[in-house]
Amino acid sequence: MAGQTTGRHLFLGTLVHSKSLSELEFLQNTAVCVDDKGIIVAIWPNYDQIRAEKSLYPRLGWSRGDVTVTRAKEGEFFFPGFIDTHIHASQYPNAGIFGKTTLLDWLNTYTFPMESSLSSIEKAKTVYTRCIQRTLSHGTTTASYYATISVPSTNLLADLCLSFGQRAFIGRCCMDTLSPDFYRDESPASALADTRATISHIAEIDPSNTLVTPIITPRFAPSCSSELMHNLGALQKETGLPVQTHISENTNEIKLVGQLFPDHMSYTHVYDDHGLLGPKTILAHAVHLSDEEVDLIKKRKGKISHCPASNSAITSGTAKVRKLLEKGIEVGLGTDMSGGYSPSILEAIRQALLVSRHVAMEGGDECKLSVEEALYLSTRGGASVVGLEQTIGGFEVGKEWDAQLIGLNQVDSDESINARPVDVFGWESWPERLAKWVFNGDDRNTLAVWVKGRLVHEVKS
Ligand SMILES: Nc1nc2[nH]cnc2c(=O)[nH]1
Ligand SMILES: [Zn+2]
Repeated sequence: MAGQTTGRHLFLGTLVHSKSLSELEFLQNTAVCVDDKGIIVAIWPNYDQIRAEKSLYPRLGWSRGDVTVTRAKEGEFFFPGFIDTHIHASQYPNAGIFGKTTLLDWLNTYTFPMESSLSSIEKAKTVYTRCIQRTLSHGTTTASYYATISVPSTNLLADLCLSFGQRAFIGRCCMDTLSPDFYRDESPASALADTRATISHIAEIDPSNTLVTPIITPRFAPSCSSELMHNLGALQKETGLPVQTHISENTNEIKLVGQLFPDHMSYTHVYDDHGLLGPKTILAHAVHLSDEEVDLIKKRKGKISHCPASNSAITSGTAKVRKLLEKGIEVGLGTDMSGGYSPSILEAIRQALLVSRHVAMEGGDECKLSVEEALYLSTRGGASVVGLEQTIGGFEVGKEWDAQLIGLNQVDSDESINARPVDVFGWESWPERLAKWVFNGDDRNTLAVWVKGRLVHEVKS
């Protein structure tokens, strides 16, 4: 439950996190003290357990018996938890199922029927439980979720995130137009009332949003009437809550927006003109934005979720991430499962790296992202996108301990070859080990995961 005490922790060993967009920092033989609220209260390089117990515990008023000690073994390292800035929990059963579709037929063929079926609370419980367990096992400590239009099942997603301990933004999906009869909001007023119902539910279960926060979620402009978007814009102003939606993902979608909203200058202006574009807005995809739209997003301090696996899978296009970063727009990574086929942010990192190389084939070498940059996007970048840059994304005193313990396969160890991918021979530098993890690793390398100091996933050895 929210605010649940997690006990005091001492973490020992190597820590890796982003120092800047282009630079990783490697902190070796480091001691990290995390208090019972999950907050980092001390970080000391060159400390072993005995030294920590002798000199750190007295300063913190801790005694040995109260502290859980976790040690990263030789070659293992702690890394900040991944932040998935755009994921549809309600589409998890469809991960990998998309055939040759593109966005608009994909929605009708696979997505709306699946989401609609989660009005069954039993089915929603099965799907959401598995989605949370699966994403935690891949190191996702924070997720910005789309649920469905159903209030009870959206509220259940919030309950489950809280009980499994995943930090989450929970969006009841709003869609009152151009959607199938079996899956649409009855009216702009009912969509607003239902959104408020989820906001109230979350205020009851986690009043200070220690873990779970509501997020206003107009599905995308084509499935929202102008009245609904005005209502949601006003709701954002009233509550100060974040907003998430999709933008400029697919060329047919953009044409449709032009036909549906002829009085607005662009897709981005549609959201802006309805009060939905601001510093707390997460825009997923942003594949085909014009320069004017990029400028407007920058001016409004809007954030972008880059979803490379999805953009390739449902053939949407290649987002120009370097251009967004050069403009100074905050960018994070999203799986966009199940437009994206995988619940793993490590896979999103890989795909971001590969897609940037495709962009570079036309746009020049400067379009390529480095491993360091993609890792930044998955942690500190994501934290800025969800407005938690003071709380998560890296290891500093005052931040919360959202972390994963990563283990690679030391070839001279007794580990079975099947236990973990990524063979380390011992001569690799730390940056090389990180690159090997990024390109060849998976959830078998994610040995343990903590959110706010609470152990939320562990590989049993
Ligand atoms: N990728 C993706 N794009 C969308 N646009 C509107 N709805 C969706 C969705 O569920 N997934
Ligand atoms: Zn999406």
